[in-house]
Amino acid sequence: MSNDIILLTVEDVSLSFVQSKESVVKALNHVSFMVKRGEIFGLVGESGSGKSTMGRAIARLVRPQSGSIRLEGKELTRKMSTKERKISAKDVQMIFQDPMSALNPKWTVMQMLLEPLNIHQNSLSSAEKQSAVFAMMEEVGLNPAYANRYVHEFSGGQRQRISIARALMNRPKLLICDESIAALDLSIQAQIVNLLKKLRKEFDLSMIFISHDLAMVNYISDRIGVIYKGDLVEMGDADQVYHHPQHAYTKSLLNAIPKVAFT
Ligand SMILES: Nc1ncnc2c1ncn2[C@@H]1O[C@H](COP(=O)(O)OP(=O)(O)OP(=O)(O)O)[C@@H](O)[C@H]1O
Repeated sequence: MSNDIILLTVEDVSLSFVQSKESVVKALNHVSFMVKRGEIFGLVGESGSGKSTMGRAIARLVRPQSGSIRLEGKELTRKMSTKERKISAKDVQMIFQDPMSALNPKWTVMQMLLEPLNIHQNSLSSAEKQSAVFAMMEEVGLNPAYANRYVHEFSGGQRQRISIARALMNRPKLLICDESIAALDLSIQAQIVNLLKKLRKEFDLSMIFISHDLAMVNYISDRIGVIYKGDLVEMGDADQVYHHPQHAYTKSLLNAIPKVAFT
């Protein structure tokens, strides 16, 4: 980690989904944590614990009923003008389990990676944008010669590399990875996680790595937060949480996950 500057502050965030008059799901319950610049913060919990909702709230895809989410001191939960929204969308990017959800099957890789530049980098010439795309393809381990291929021509791991490249085109400050490797084979998972670690260093990027897999979260993260039924029940340095869990829920997560590849 490059320094101790705080990038993201999540303070006392609560968020409920009203499903019907009788049914309200409390997805987040007074959650607080912070992420430093250049840090990878792992958010772990079983399905339905509220991890994705936390990530989506930071990416401004859902709005908490109460609490504060600040990026470099700027409140993200407040109403924003179109211009402010555009800037905030550039700073926080999110990648998902299924890269196809964010990738247009009718576009080539070049078109997909040019789009973020066309939105945010109007001062660049076409040639500069194209060379930025080639450079980013190399960064994420894709052969630039494949720039004119379509997404369906790539494997699952390569598609996730494309979505990482797209997310990084405008140099965000924070990348939220929501179960981004869960659907991949174990060996490919390792490649993508190692790529994320490399990119974090090269781009001085902060990340929130969301996963149900505590072993994987420990492998990639500097610190870990454990979330259970919307409550952040434990938080600490990755090794501390992984090797000396304090909360019964963390211990049960640890027991439930086969610890083969990433210990
Ligand atoms: N848009 C929504 N409308 C209603 N309820 C929702 C919505 N999104 C999430 N929930 C509910 O909020 C709770 C937390 O869901 P969330 O997706 O954040 O959990 P998760 O830990 O990310 O689980 P998973 O890994 O299965 O996505 C769950 O009970 C879920 O059913």
